[in-house]
Amino acid sequence: MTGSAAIDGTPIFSQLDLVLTPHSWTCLLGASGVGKSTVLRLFAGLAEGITFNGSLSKPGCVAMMAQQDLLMPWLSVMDNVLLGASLRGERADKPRARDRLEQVGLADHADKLPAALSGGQRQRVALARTLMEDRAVVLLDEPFSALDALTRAQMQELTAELLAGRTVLLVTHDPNEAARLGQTILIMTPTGLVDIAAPTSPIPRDIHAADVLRAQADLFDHLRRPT
Ligand SMILES: Nc1ncnc2c1ncn2[C@@H]1O[C@H](COP(=O)(O)OP(=O)(O)OP(=O)(O)O)[C@@H](O)[C@H]1O
Repeated sequence: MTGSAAIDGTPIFSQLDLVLTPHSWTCLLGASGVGKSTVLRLFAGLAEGITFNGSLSKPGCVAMMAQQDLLMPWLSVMDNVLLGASLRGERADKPRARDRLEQVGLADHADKLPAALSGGQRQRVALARTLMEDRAVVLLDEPFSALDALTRAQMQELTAELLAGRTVLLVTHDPNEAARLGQTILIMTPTGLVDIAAPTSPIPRDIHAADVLRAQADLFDHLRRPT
């Protein structure tokens, strides 16, 4: 993606130059409101209301997990996980959906409605739904933000395992998450992207690994003084 974007005539970003490395995780951080979700929406082709000037290679069919869980309130947890197949008129792969629910720790909640779940449980249903999809490109907008620290670490590891080999763009506010999962780490600022040296060890990296702690500290310093 190279170009600028505006919403309702208000500039969101200008001359952004973002290349996703295939088969690898790119983590995108940056201050609230800088335009990270707008970038994801453009890549996903959900650009309603956004005016984009520039060139954009759309990655084809993507899986996307938005910041809001977007669960259908009238569908059970299981049917929410099967929603993609249902909307495409495909056969429901219930064993795979049960596996995903088991993996996110919600096997016992399959028959409940979303209203009966906590915020973190709802976010894990949305994660399970995203991980149901078999897509080469996956866009994740703060997918672990509502989770407690331990569950967050477990879901990071699960997601890295299930999306191995995919091209992933992860928006996060968490420097530790970016240091664990990022193979490219970028900070979005009003004047463009800042490339932060990512650890080179395989992902998901150990939370306590020296290279993770170094990258996390480096990122935190850049977020404080992005220029
Ligand atoms: N529907 C909309 N109408 C008008 N302005 C919008 C709309 N959606 C987003 N914006 C504006 O676009 C800018 C970028 O929003 P975006 O959601 O992309 O930021 P973000 O970096 O993802 O923020 P956050 O980290 O808080 O999620 C913000 O200033 C926001 O106010």
